[in-house]
Amino acid sequence: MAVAELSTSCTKTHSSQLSLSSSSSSRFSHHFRRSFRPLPTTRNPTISCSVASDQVQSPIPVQAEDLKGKSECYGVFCLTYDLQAEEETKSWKKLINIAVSGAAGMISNHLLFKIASGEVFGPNQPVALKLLGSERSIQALEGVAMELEDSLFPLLREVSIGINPYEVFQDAEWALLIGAKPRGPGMERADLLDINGQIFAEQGKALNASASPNVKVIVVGNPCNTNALICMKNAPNIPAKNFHALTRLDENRAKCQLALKAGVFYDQVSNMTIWGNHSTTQVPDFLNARIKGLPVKEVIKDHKWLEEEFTEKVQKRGGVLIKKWGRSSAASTAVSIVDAIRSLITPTPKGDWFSSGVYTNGNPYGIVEDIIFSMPCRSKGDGDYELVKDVIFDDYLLKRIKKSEAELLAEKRCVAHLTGEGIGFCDLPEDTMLPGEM
Ligand SMILES: NC(=O)C1=CN([C@@H]2O[C@H](COP(=O)(O)OP(=O)(O)OC[C@H]3O[C@@H](n4cnc5c(N)ncnc54)[C@H](OP(=O)(O)O)[C@@H]3O)[C@@H](O)[C@H]2O)C=CC1
Ligand SMILES: O=C([O-])CC(=O)C(=O)O
Repeated sequence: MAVAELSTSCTKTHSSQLSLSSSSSSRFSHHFRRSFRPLPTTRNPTISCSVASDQVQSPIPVQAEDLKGKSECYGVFCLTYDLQAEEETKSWKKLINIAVSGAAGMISNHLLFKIASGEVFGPNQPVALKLLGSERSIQALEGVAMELEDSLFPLLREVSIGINPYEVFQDAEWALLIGAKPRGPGMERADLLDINGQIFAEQGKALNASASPNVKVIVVGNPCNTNALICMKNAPNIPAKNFHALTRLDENRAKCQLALKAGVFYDQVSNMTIWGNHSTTQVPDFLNARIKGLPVKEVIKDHKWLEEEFTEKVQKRGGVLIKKWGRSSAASTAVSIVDAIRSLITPTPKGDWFSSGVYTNGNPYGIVEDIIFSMPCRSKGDGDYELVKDVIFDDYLLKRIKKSEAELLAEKRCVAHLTGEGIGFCDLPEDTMLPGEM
């Protein structure tokens, strides 16, 4: 394969400056376009750069004003190899922009390489990765970008890094919001909601101002349902339907446990809904789920196990894993983000559905409006989804759903100051926990 050999390094000189040096040599004939483009660190940064190359002189100071709002490659940062198109590239679709926050974190470290490889959006879909970090993580983010370069993914056309969401989210068609502060020892959940809520309020505003108007947003950073609500409320120009909170990992965990109990491979489990919050009140729905096309309750006769052990196992799986690993699920979370995206861009298999935390307005289940609640969805593969109508409820399921609903309403009251709905007041139920907390 023909490649562009490129090495780049940035050093932050002070909080609002970034100095970049790159070396580039083209030993091979290049046939794809590749750029590594650091984004400004503030709204008005100054960037000085030097590029060691036969063609480009250094250093070249670049004024931030010149960079503002530009989405194309800029000057030496582009390091663009505009080469003869291969036959293969003729069948490629238009480049899509994918923004990822918390891009130097553990989940992203798995996810980015899946996206860049073509596993997520397909083998004909070139991608531009726009990576959001912070002053804390900018060095690590450069490391991520370097590893992406060294992976020589043909479909990866651009990588840009930055700490300003208004810049990084420019023209994003997908925003995968992963970065969030983890809950530390002794930290109240209300504090976590406030700290992370502020991050997501800011990012909502930035998406509203900069992203593609039909951007699809998947919020992963916890508490993801309420973070997604905050983000959505701060982005009034983006359709509310486009905001998702990731509950696909919970769905996958539930499928695995049902398969294990039934003694079948997990691909035999379908129609798995997670209702509610990505927390320990989430409801893995064994009433509507199917194993080999049959209702779960017909296959697994131990209904006490379903109501008690199974449900709790799924709710607390994240916590058990943290105890084993010493950190939260990263690889399986990345896989579930891939699943969540693919479920939106490929038609849902006939009769099946998938779970996602989406806006409740207009839902057919009687769930209170104006929250982000995990529900069963189907997609035609166009990035959009419809809620599934043909589901049944019993008293057990309704009671559990109500509990998760009450929890999300309490979380919503807690962040009213971040959604533009008054003063935040926290009266969270005592047992409100993330899956990772036990
Ligand atoms: N919905 C789901 O199913 C799951 C959700 N999660 C959640 O995903 C999130 C990311 O997990 P993971 O990648 O493993 O975490 P990491 O700790 O590896 O990375 C998190 C990133 O969040 C960013 N961050 C933003 N604000 C802060 C802050 N105030 N303090 C510290 N870091 C901050 C950091 O990046 P930077 O400095 O660049 O901003 C950091 O790189 C967490 O909130 C986790 O709870 C995890 C598993 C499953
Ligand atoms: O609580 C966490 O950070 C981990 C988490 O969400 C999960 O494993 O489902």
